[in-house]
Amino acid sequence: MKILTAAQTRLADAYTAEQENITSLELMERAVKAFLAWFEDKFTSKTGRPVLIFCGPGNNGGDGLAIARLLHQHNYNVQVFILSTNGSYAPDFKANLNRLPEEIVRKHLQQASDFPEIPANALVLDTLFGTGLNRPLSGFITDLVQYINQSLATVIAVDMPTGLFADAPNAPEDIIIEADFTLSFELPKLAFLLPSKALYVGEWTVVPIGLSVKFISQAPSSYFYISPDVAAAILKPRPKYGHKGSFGHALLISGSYGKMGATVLSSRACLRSGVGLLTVYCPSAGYFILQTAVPEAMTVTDPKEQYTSQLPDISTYNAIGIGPGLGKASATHQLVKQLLETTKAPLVIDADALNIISEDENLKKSIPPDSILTPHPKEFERLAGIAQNDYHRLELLKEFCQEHSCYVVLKGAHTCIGTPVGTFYFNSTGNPGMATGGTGDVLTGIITALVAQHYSPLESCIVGVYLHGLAGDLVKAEIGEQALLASDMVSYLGKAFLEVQSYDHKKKKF
Ligand SMILES: NC(=O)C1=CN([C@@H]2O[C@H](COP(=O)(O)OP(=O)(O)OC[C@H]3O[C@@H](n4cnc5c(N)ncnc54)[C@H](O)[C@@H]3O)[C@@H](O)[C@H]2O)[C@@H](O)CC1
Ligand SMILES: [K+]
Repeated sequence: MKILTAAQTRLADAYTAEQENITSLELMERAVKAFLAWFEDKFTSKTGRPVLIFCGPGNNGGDGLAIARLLHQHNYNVQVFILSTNGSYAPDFKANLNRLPEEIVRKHLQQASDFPEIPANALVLDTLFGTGLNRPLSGFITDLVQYINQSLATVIAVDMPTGLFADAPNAPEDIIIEADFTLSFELPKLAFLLPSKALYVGEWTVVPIGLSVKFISQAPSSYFYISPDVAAAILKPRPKYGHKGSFGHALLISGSYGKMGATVLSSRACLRSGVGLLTVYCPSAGYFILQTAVPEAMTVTDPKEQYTSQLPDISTYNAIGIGPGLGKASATHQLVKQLLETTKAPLVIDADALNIISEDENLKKSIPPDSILTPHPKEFERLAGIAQNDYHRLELLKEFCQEHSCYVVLKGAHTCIGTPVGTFYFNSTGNPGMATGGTGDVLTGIITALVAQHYSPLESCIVGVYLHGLAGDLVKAEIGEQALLASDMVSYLGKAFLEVQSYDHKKKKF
């Protein structure tokens, strides 16, 4: 799924209306009906909760007025509050104000003393500003936004939380609606996918409103959201006459004393992701652990007991994963250096292997092209520098991937894949239960297995992060977030594969 800018979204709206020969007011009605279906599903009118709708002067406010009319028809107790501004009101705002049934209580807000009492059980709809925001909020509007934020009510932002830019940085001091839910139209906005914006966006959902598929497919964008169809289209069936040689031989260089668990998790995930053969290279202390815990893997040990010190023969592998639990012994540093300088097999580089590379500029320069790096934000900071904000982090990600011709899987709530051509892919699966030790090792195993099976680096990253998050979501559905373990995710990888493979492209659902 492509992510468009606010400006492109406006053009998509206009193009769609023109192509379908409908007015913008009719398109607004379509959007509002899509909102209503979501809203009624979540908050039935039977709860009797008052719905307070705060409307700005533009089309976002127009949405609010149309929503007020429809909710009133559906027996909700609706009150409308209209922002008084010096500027004019949008034509579709005026049209919807004219259509607002007389029985609906409405009030103009000019100053703080006009603000209504917001009951704790109220549902507040934020339709003050949407994608038309072109400067930070100021003056009286910030008082209103702070007043709403301080209330105990459930806040639902329509299209965008007011004050948040869809695709540009906000200043730290900007006042922004802190929504519990955001219901947005057609496509997610870039801001929804950035960690520091979660406070404002809350739980977000996108509903289709039938914007032109042609416009969206032709619109230039560097940002993509990994929807299920994308992962499903990449995953290939295993050919009937395939044998273990057809599915690649992976090498995993991993483990140090006290961290052999990382090797076990990574190896199991690799084997559960369809690799034909797996060899693990670990310190000699890991021999019995690996042979017992992962009998499907072949184990080759380093002469050193507690850490790896010598690069083994790497001539026969289709992919090499390195890093989980590796430690940073100076001999291991040499091993990493030798690997980077001599490998012909594609690399997946994680954890301490990344930390070792971060500490040596020459190593950074010798990252082979098309390698996949899987840092968490702190590891990425060590590699590429400190980001001033989420947008700056994306810039650093782009620069790093272009400079080193590599793919970086920046792990987080919406894991972001950076590519050598400057595109970004944000993951849609996963949950906070996965913020626990070992889940990164699982990801390294999955991606290494996919690369070994001859998926391209980008395909391996996209399907890898999607399956990883999906396995986490399947575990969450069984046992919740708190008890989720990385090893549970390995157990659910099979179901995650099945779910992706069962995607029905026609019906667009699993
Ligand atoms: N155009 C369409 O066909 C559709 C638009 N939709 C809605 O329309 C919204 C966009 O509407 P608009 O483009 O009218 O923009 P908004 O309603 O977001 O903002 C209205 C106007 O407020 C002014 N403004 C911007 N920042 C301000 C600030 N900080 N303080 C005070 N005034 C400010 C600008 O002049 C802006 O055009 C979307 O977010 C969505 O909710 C939906 O109804 C779907 C269809
Ligand atoms: K809004």
